[in-house]
Amino acid sequence: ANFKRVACPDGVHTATNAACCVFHELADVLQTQKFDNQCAEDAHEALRLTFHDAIGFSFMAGPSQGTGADGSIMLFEDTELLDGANNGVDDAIDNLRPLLQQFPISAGDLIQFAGAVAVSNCPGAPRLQFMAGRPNATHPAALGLVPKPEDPVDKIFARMEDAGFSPTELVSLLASHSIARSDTLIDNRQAVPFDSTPFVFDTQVFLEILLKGNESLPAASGEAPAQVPNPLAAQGAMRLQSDFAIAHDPQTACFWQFMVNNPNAVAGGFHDAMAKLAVVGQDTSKMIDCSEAVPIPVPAVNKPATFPAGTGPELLQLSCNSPFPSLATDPGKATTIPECVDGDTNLNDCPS
Ligand code: HEM
Ligand SMILES: [Ca+2]
Ligand SMILES: [Ca+2]
Ligand SMILES: [Mn+2]
Repeated sequence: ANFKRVACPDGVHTATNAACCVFHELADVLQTQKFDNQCAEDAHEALRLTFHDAIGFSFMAGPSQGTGADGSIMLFEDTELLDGANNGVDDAIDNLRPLLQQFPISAGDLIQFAGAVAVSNCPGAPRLQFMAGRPNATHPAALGLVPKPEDPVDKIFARMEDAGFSPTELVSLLASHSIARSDTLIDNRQAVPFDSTPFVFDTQVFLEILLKGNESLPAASGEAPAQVPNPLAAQGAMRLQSDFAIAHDPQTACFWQFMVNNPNAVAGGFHDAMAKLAVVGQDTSKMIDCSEAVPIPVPAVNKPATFPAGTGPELLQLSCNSPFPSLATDPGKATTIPECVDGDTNLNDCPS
């Protein structure tokens, strides 16, 4: 083994490869100036951006349609944001773009590295791999390559397959929706959470999507017609139609169910699928492993999955007949979903 580390020009860091020095510096700047070391809104949006850049790739149509994790969504923002599936990713682009002036790196490297650093702030998340060396995109991705929540599930599976991902790898990637909130789908509402713990990378999203919803609530575009159960709806939660369909599709239902209360499978699957996502369309033989620059994640909360207060096993709607784990129910009449990472329940009071 080679234990020799090089001193970085900033006089602060050392690295196994001089090419990684810039990412050690960038990690510090991201954490102090962009994410505040938190698994909050800006971290969530940075993670989402990794997907929307990388998925602009098609084995069938070839590189003219996009070269994957190449920074195209930032470099050709005006074109790619014409695709409605990219609604809202401008926040992450605006937040990160100034760093291209500050660091000699490509847009693709910036996006994937920022996503990996962001995830390290989320309790329960794995430490993601980071490979450096994506060339800048020379053209935008074609419109229509990013899955939409209202797409039929077979169309979503086909789209993912065309970028190199199996249906179960997609399930692994959807652990991301455990730290996710929608700003665009419901009129006049922001930060509508997909699970009851939007600041914790846990298995709650896999459980909560299996709870029978209130079918009488009118659904927004892309929201599942069978919405979340009332105790979660009262807290303003929602579920994507695509997440609901994937949870119940014969190809994925058993794997989805297997994720419930299985944090190791969720974190391991997410780690591996994100490692693939981060290099879609890229020649990894020309890249340098700078994973060492990704911060070690904050410790997990280690709380088992629970039925949110006001729900329970009677609401389970299962499409796989493997045995379901026995889980406790949180005490109380209704759950409380924090709106800020510090636990505050008023979005206006969140630390900025
Ligand atoms: C079938 C595939 C997917 C669909 C249809 C989908 C759709 C969506 C939608 C509609 C939103 C809400 C955006 C908004 O209104 O602000 C969202 C949020 C999010 N998605 Fe996905 N998504 C998919 C896969 C993924 C994957 C693979 C990742 C992994 C990186 C991901 C990460 C996120 C994150 C982190 C958010 C939360 C952003 C925030 O809280 O601001 N999604 N997704
Ligand atoms: Ca791209
Ligand atoms: Ca969560
Ligand atoms: Mn958001």
